Amino acid sequence: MPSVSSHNTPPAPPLPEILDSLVELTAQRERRTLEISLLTTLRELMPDCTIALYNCRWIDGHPWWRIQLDNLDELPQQNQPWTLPGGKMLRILLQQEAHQLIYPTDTGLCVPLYQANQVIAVLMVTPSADSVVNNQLLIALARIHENFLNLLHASDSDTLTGLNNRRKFDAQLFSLVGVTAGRSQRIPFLALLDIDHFKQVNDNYGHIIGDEVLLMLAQRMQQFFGEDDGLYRYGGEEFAILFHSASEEKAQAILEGFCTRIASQPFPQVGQITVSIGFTRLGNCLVPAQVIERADKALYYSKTHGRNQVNQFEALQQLGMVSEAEVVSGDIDLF
Ligand SMILES: Nc1nc2c(ncn2[C@@H]2O[C@H](COP(=O)(O)OP(=O)(O)OP(=O)(O)O)[C@@H](O)[C@H]2O)c(=O)[nH]1
Repeated sequence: MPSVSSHNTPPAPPLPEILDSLVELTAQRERRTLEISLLTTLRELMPDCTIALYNCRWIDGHPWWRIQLDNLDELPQQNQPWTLPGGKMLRILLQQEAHQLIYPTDTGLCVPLYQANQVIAVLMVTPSADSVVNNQLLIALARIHENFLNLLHASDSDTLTGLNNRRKFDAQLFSLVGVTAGRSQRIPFLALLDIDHFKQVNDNYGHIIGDEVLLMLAQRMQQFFGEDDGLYRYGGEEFAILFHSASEEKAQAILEGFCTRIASQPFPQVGQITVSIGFTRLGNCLVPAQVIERADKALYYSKTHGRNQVNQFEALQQLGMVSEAEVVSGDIDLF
């Protein structure tokens, strides 16, 4: 088993090599590419080691984990099942073990990465038979990765609700619109959701209770939608959902289910809250502004036809209830 002390530390790679790796690592702006860059760097600097990255998510105080990236000789793994770790790993994640930067395991070493004092990822390093790990280098790169993850999280999150913010939404929509053609059986959709008569909540109960409602709605969205669905605070009392579904009917049913759930579970102090939703499918030839405009028209229709309901742009269009804005020379003519 490798040592966690600094004895037998192998010589560090040349400084220019490390600096090049850091430049590469810190150029990333997406969590996934940041992770791939970290593992690529570690593999280059520690060629005798097998390195895996596990991500952690916390549900009701329990840490679930799943392998995120394996030895980079293989394709990065995505959407592996979440499992509950056991034994020593569970104690490390729950921070019941003495708080250390690096831990010996049965096969090698593990380095937990933290966000807001919770473990969010774990690097597992397994050296080959008689190789020695440069612990100092491993810890330093893990900490740089952790710092960047935290920066990324802060720049992508809405401070009130904790959902993704508008900046993240714009980036995600742009990348989704770009890759829809024939990649999956599941259809991508954008839904825009707006709280009904929210001004009355502020007027009747005050802005602080209004904020509380926004926070609780965001939590109910997180509980209802899947972990792979993108949830965003789009603006004031408006939210966006980027999700996939097998059909338009199923997408409608999912969103109606959420509408019903919100209307049927009163909010503390303010009672019943309802939401209106408009959604659209992400077509191959659409640009982000067109997609948003379609969802927004469907939302406006829901608002002006009784609220507390879900409408899809394409269905309304077929019925002649809404029409597309004209596209002039590649720009959207909104009026
Ligand atoms: N508490 C709180 N209120 C906000 C926030 N952002 C926007 N609002 C309020 O949201 C309200 C939106 O009001 P309107 O656009 O008139 O819409 P509405 O009352 O929800 O009515 P409909 O959308 O037509 O159903 C305004 O009173 C804003 O002040 C926020 O961050 N916190």
